[in-house]
Amino acid sequence: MHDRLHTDEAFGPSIVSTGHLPPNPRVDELVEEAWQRYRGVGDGTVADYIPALAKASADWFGICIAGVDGVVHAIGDAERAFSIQSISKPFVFALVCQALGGGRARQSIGVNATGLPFNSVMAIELNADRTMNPMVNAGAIATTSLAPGANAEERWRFIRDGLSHFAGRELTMDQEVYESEAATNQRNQGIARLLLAYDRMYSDPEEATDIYTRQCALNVTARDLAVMGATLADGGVNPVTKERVVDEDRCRRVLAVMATAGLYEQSGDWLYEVGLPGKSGVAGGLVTTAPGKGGLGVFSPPLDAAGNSVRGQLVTRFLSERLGLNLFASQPA
Ligand SMILES: NC(=O)CC[C@H](N)C(=O)O
Repeated sequence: MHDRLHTDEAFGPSIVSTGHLPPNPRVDELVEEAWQRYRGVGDGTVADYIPALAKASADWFGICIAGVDGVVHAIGDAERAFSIQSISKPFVFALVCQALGGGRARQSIGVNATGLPFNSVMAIELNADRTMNPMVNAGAIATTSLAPGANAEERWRFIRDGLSHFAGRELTMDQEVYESEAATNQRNQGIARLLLAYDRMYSDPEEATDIYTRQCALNVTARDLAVMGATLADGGVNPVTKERVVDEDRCRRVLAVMATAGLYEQSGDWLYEVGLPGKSGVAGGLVTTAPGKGGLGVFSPPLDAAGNSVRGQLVTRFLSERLGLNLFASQPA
């Protein structure tokens, strides 16, 4: 976790919101304040283990909040496309829970934290559940292997269409990012094979890894992430399109696993500072959900050592504080 998140910082009073997010002009002001406050932060490194991601500019920076009332507040590069990467994980888990039932999804994957990096092989070896959690690669590839469909094409369509419903628009894949990761993802292929050996892989491992790599290469914007996060906040109804994507009880399970492992081995620090379920991706996206209130999407490519966006974390902590969103704060009824 970025050092600055370990130090106390004065944010000013919070707008304690008990129902929906507070009136729009205040949220716009705070989004702008967050952007100004952190745009000069130069720490972190753009991911390059997937070669195509290294082309991103360290300066790209966008923030977007979507309320459960469907009102959207955005600033900076909020409409710039980037690959969703690991932020696909909670949404694919939601879709698989919806299709199979939360009980079966939990039994097949597990919901405990690994405390280890997202692509850890040790986590598989050390834990009897093997897959551990849908927020790390092992659990995510196993989740993808549970997607319904008669063949790979149908399973891929199930995932792409489902994620598109969360975003409220048709998402398309970044072919260059997909090919770049497909050529370099031997570690994920190894994880999938290892899970097969432990009976925790539910389709052909090569196929599951390929579909997982495709889902990670879907292009989104900070605005899409905010709407996707707001759909989880709104009990599964997309607040912009008004379409129900998944049932309410699936959302609360998804938010629980995000809280447990959404920022990998830094999830404890994150919950301590921000008090909300979040999920990061190596392209620099970060989604956060304030249940019953809304979703926040931040995009800024430089990452800390765990692979989480540095500015994304700083912005989210600031807005969680100022908007009074921390789930663990006692709020007036
Ligand atoms: N943390 C991430 O965003 C990782 C996603 C990436 N596609 C991988 O599997 O390595």
